[in-house]
Amino acid sequence: MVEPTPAPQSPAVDSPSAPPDPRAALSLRGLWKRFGEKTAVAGIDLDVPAGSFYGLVGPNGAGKTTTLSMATGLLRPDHGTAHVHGTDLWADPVAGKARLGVLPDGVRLFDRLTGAQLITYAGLLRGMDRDTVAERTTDLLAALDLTADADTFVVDYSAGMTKKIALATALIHAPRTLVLDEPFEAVDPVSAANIRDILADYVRSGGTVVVSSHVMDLVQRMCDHVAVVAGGHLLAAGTIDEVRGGASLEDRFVELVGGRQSTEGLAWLRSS
Ligand SMILES: Nc1ncnc2c1ncn2[C@@H]1O[C@H](COP(=O)(O)OP(=O)(O)OP(=O)(O)O)[C@@H](O)[C@H]1O
Repeated sequence: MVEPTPAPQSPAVDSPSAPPDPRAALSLRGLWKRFGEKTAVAGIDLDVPAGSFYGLVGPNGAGKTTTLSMATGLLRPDHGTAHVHGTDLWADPVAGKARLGVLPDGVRLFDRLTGAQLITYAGLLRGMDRDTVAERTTDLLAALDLTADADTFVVDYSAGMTKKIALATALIHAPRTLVLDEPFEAVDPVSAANIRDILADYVRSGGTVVVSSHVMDLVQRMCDHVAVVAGGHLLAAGTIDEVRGGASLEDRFVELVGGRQSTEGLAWLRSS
């Protein structure tokens, strides 16, 4: 049996990387993160073209959330850089973050605020004037079908409603680029369709969207570019057609990532 090659424990000092692309919405170079003995992200280089709808896919534990957290200023990389529209995010986080709207995975919200208060708070934090914030809060609540729950505390929201209110806080300042970690998880199909329309419209008007997702069919239909990560490495990246190479994205994903398990070991689960 061929043993998997052990992942390197630190980045090669002289690894040749192209310089960051200043025209890209996101340009990641040599991103690297370890948690103790675990290397979560092992040197990812990725350019997200401005104006693209970019999907990031990978199996559980692949390093998607860690990569997106480092790319958006939420988690400091051990090595590597993240440029947002030409700005080095970790060197100038205020300028970099001003261009980003982020829907993080699993980060706590101020859930003792109502939905309307939480969006308002996000807008004011971004330095927007009260009238614009009020107007956009109303628009966002309506677009995400949350108007009836505007005055409910976020702690009392369902998982899908929480996802939608977090998305609203990422949109309020009309950023140039949106980075959304699993935006459709727990969201009902009608709301998901509304969110897809909002995002498609945003890309048509020149915005850039990066979404992580496990749903290949959704990524294939919605995105124009995709990157596949596994084990902290980038396995493929490009337009959807380049990456899937004539197959479905799902088949190509399984081929790249491997790991289909036999169910023989669960014989005890069969009822007869
Ligand atoms: N704070 C942490 N401390 C220790 N290990 C971590 C931490 N965050 C992530 N990891 C580990 O790093 C690896 C990558 O995790 P990450 O959350 O980035 O994966 P993911 O691709 O987003 O997974 P999923 O699709 O399941 O959400 C996993 O093995 C995870 O256990």
